Amino acid sequence: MWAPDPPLDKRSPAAPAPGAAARGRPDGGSLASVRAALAGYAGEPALAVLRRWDTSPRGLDENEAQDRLLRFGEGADGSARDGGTRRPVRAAAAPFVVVLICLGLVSALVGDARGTVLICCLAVLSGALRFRQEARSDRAAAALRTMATTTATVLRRAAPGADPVPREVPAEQVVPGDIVLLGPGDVVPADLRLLSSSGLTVDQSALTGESLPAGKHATWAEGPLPAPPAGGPEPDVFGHPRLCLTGTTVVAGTGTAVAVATGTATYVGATGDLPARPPETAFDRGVRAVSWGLVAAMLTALPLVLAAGGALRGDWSRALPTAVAVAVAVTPEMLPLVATALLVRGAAGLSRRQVIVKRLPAVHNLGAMDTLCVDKTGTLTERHLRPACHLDPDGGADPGVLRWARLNALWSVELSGSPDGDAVDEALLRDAGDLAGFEGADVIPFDFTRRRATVLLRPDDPRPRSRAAHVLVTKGAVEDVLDVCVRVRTRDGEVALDAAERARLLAMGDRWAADGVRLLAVATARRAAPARSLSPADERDLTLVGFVGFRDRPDPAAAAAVRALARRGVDLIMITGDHPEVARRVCRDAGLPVSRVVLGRDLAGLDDAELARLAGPATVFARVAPAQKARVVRALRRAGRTVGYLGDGVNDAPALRAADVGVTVAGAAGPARAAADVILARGGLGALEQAVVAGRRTFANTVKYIKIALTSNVGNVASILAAAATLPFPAMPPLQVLVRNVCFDLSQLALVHDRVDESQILRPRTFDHLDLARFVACVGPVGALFDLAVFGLLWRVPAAHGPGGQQLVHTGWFVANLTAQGLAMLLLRSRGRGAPRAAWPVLAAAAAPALCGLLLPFSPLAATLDLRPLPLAALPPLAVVVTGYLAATIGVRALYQRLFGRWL
Ligand SMILES: Nc1ncnc2c1ncn2[C@@H]1O[C@H](COP(=O)(O)OP(=O)(O)OP(=O)(O)O)[C@@H](O)[C@H]1O
Ligand SMILES: [Mg+2]
Repeated sequence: MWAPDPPLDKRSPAAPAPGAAARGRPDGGSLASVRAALAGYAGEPALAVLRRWDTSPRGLDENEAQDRLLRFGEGADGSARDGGTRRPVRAAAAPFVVVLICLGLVSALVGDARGTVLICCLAVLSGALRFRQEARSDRAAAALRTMATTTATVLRRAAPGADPVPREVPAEQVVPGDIVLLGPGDVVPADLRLLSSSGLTVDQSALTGESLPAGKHATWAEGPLPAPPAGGPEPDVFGHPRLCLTGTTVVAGTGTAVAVATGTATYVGATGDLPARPPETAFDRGVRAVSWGLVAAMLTALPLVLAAGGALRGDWSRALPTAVAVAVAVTPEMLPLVATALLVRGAAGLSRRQVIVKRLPAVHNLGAMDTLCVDKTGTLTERHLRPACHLDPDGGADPGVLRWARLNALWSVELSGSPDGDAVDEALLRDAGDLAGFEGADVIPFDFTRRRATVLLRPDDPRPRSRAAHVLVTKGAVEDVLDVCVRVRTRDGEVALDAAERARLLAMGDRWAADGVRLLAVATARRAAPARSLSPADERDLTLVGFVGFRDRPDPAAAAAVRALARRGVDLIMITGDHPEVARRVCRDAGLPVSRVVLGRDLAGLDDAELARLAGPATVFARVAPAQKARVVRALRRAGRTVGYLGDGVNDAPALRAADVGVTVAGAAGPARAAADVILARGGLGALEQAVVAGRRTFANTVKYIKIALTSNVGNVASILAAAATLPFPAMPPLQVLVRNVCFDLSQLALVHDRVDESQILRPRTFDHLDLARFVACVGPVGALFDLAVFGLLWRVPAAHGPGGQQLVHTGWFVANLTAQGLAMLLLRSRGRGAPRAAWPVLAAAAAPALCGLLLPFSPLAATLDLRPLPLAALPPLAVVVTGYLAATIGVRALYQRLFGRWL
């Protein structure tokens, strides 16, 4: 329906030239200009906006849309909460780049041109590698995301003269001038100016933090206005009823709107919040702490090396390359790359099991999660409500009540579009039969804060419409409907709803709830034909006519999944908007212990610390509003827990966003899908347990890699320092150290295929710095001692071989070090007896560094790397030393486990 526009409203701010910020500025405008432009669009008559964008209510034709896509660029998928794939890379990369830059400066200052060039090459090389990996992982993440992509419905015409047809397009392909059709669950794909609407309610919490959905109206006359848009320099674009902004989601109702800005030209684009950055994960923090720890170690070692070599011996030409070699040795250049590869592999494995990961770091968070908050319907129950009873206020069966409830459901759905198939309304309308006699005139859609849905019905009456009395019908949670009632229709006639009557009715609701029946109250009132749209203020002076009750069977798989998660160390906490007794009953059926039930209204008096203390594993939160669900999650996170949230409703979206990892199911409401990090395409809690295991496996392999890489690097630093102190010529050239690191770390990529010990995935784990430091401190020196043994062996070579002897010593170290550490990986990767055997890619990867070491001196790169083929006679003694090193590693591993009771 096309609503003619009223004249320009006096309250709206004077329209600046709206196109200035949004049009022709695909690179985004300043926030103030975007805001002003939006306010301008909102204030202008619809026809003027359409003309400005050279479009009409019939939409764009396909060619024009393509042209505009090229001109303005792709918009943004409002559901993407990404930025995550690059973060693990950045977290680790930044400190190392800083170090390389510092080293380059030092080299330049002391006039070492070769060193400066070399370091610049290292920086460029590591940058290029990182760039490549970022691009790859972003592509992988995007491919995973397409499985959960959001779409938008636009009116398009095949040719300029053709009729418009609604077409579903990927959200990012909406262009300025497109006519967008909005319905419940849709994620708003662009900044839109409404043209017409019916009962449209939009959840803006993702952007404003405001938990209450906002009503949106195309025309000023429609419905009561929320606060008028503030004039002056900062118009309130979110509060404006005619504007729907990118990234918000439609909770209820329908609308038609014209897109006025897309992509970076949108409001969120201009704030730089697109996509919104999720909170940093514990793992990111861990990797960054390790990285800076290494930097600190390096910065301590560097002056010492320079002081020792340069100041004491006065030999700066040797001290500087040694210092650079130390810096290179300690830097795990490939850490960002391997860590991301592990995440990509974990996410890909999950997608084969129908678990879609929208944000890569969520894989680790799944594994680290120690507390899982769940809603009730569709998580612990089947989400298939069955009518259980229909009662008058005295408790007797009354089909009349059922009919009112059904009329309410029918017209709620018809007029507002039920939020993603509301389970209550679905249940009421199943086998509803003939509901003739009334026609819906208006609706106040259900929301989770009022917990009521109201419709205004007009009788199908031959009398002139204006005179026929209308009926207001409200259904909802018992206490919330009683709040707006003044009378009760009993068998003996209508009585006033006093305190005693209220207590009696609430007790009735409690009794049914204890039996697992969710009771909804139904109330009606006669009203004159309305002169204006309904508002929540009209929900008053009603008469309670009875109750309808529903049962939802417990999900048969839930109890087993609850037990499995408990075995894996995940505490479950139910947070529901439903009745406390229904919640208690469902918990009992699912085998969840309940020691206390906390009500939403009691949360206001608690601070976060008290709330977190209350939220133990046997606590149930009932009658909580959407914002309160999120508050419980945040309080738990602040108390140091890693919190997951599993829910499927519009009302779960704020909590899904607040959690470390938000999980939803395929059939969930649009806003829930948009807010979640992980979507379970099949199965509920059971599938989540599988995902938790997969997350822990990825985490375990990542920690394994970090331990192995650091152990090897720290060992190498020690040996380079020892070599510098003892050898009569320069220790290893920095370039060789770099190539060694790259060869070794690339082989470690095979760890993505490694099997994991059950003991490592039994409990949730987070990054443990102390454990890492202890491991590196105990195992690293073994490598250093081995290197010293190699130097001991090669001690006399330079004298025997003249000037080429130095190269032989370096090559000997290069080959032996790569061989030994490659093979040692097989020992370090497991705790030994009883642990799962290495998969074949891991076995191959263990041999790969040795092969590199042996072959590189024969390759064309040998000259650049300063490597020389080793004489055959050198190999047996080196093999003996390598064997000795492996034996020592086995010994240290056994001792370490005896001392500390664990290995990885
Ligand atoms: N369509 C509806 N019309 C009227 N009232 C409703 C409707 N849907 C739900 N309610 C009321 O609102 C209350 C809260 O809704 P609901 O139980 O779905 O919340 P929730 O937090 O999503 O719960 P769950 O944990 O079961 O998913 C319900 O107990 C019911 O009383
Ligand atoms: Mg729900």
